[in-house]
Order: sequence, then structure tokens, then C-alpha cells
Amino acid sequence: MLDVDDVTLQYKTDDRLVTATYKVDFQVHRGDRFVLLGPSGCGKSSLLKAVAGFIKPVEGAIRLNGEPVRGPGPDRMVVFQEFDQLLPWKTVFQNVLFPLRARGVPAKEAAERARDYIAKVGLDRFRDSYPHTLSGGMKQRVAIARAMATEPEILLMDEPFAALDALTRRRMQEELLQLWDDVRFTMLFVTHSIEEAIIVGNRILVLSPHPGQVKAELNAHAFGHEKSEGFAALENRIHTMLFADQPTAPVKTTRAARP
Ligand SMILES: Nc1ncnc2c1ncn2[C@@H]1O[C@H](COP(=O)(O)OP(=O)(O)OP(=O)(O)O)[C@@H](O)[C@H]1O
Repeated sequence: MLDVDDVTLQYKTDDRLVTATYKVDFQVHRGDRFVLLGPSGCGKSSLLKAVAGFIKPVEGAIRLNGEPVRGPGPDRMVVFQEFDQLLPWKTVFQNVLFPLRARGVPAKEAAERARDYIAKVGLDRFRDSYPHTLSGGMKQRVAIARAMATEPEILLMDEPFAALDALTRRRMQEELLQLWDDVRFTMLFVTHSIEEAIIVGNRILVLSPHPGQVKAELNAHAFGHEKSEGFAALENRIHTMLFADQPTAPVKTTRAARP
């Protein structure tokens, strides 16, 4: 469904050219929970932005259902890490409704869909609340409901739980899996947490440090929150894979030049 074909992404700054990813290749199938995993700076967010159509590859191509991605479109919705992605002057209901109406969904159907997705993320009671009165986790639920209500071809999630406390993060991962069981949407999920990748993903693309290149594609469909032996083995395998690339710390001499 989504074909990322040997994609190289670069940024031009005033004084240099930064290569964010180099010839990254992967395919996402309908219903996949596909995770991009890698250390900070390996180009995960850049890949997501390229799929969203915000940046163009300098090499390679991105296709959705066979059509080249040429810019942002309603078939791809992004959920970001930041809690301030909601419109502060609109209620939860109005936030979820807004993109539906903007896409021309008739008023009655849009209102029904907004209510339905707000209920799916468990925020029925907060439909008329404003974002500033909600917790971080609740704001992320609204952002997820808003993105899902438009029923995009693929949901793009850029570390959506990274700014949450550990307990809320865990609960949100569980809720996302429940939502997936319910709706069976397709998602591309970015994280630098190995644990989160195994919990959330059915397939994991492991990227090397900057510039990001594909190290491996792994199957994780068998794992949820329960820490089985298999879970731990996969966690270790990915850990070894990622840390094999880390430069070793410089050896300190015991008698450094001290005054
Ligand atoms: N707007 C930009 N201008 C210049 N360089 C950029 C820009 N955005 C990202 N980069 C560089 O591209 C590389 C990849 O960045 P990116 O944010 O995609 O990585 P990431 O894996 O998502 O990292 P993190 O997990 O820290 O968010 C980094 O070296 C970063 O400094």
C-alpha cells in the first residue's frame, strides 16, 4: 500500500548539506502497524514527514496505492508528539469535527463520526471541554481521534507518547492496540523506544544512526505488553543491533594532563 523506494532525504542549511536518510526502502501493507525504530537523529521523523508529503526525497520515490506522493493529502494524517497540536479555542468535539467539515463531510455525518471517535478514545465525558483543561494523555487521545475520524489511508504517528509519563504511555499503547483491533487501520509509527516498538508494531524497521539506513526488518506481531521470553529475546536482539553502531567511548588515561 505504501511503497518507500530507496529514499534519500537531505536538508540544505546555510553552510552544509545534511543527509538524514540514505536509500531507505520499505513497504507497508494494509492493516500494518509498521514501526520505524532507531536512535535520535537517524531520520525517523524525516521519513514520516516525507511520507506525509512535507519534504521531497532527493533520490528514490514514495508511492501510496501506486500514486506518487507529491505533497500533503487527506489520505495521510499525522499525530505529533507535542501536546499543543489541538486548536485551543475549540472544544474536543469541535477539534475532531473541524477537519471533517473542512473535507466536505456533511454536517450530520461529520458530527456522528466525531462523536463516535471521541467515544472510541474514551473521552465522551470531555466532549465539550477545551484542550487546556485536559491532561497530556487526553490531548493525545483527542489528536488520535481527530486523525482517525477522517479515516485516512494511513495514520502517521511521530513519537505520539514520548512526552507522557511511563504509566500513561503504557495505557496509551494498550488503548492504541485496542483501537486497532476495533478499526484495523494502517499506521506508520515512529519511536526510539525498543520496548514501545515491540509492543505497538507488527513489523519493525530498524534504522542505523545518522544518516539512517535500513539495518533490518523484523516481525513483532506476536508480542503485546506481556514480557515473554520471545519479547525479551527480540528486545536484546534489537539492542545489540543498535548498539553495535555506537562509537565506543574514548579510553581515559588515568594520568590525564592535570595541573
Ligand atoms: N529542518 C532541518 N534542517 C536541517 N537539518 C535537519 C532538519 N530536520 C532534521 N535535520 C537533521 O536530519 C537528521 C535526521 O533528523 P530527524 O529529526 O529526522 O531524526 P529522528 O531520528 O527523528 O531524531 P529524533 O528521534 O531525535 O527526533 C538529523 O541529523 C537532524 O539534525
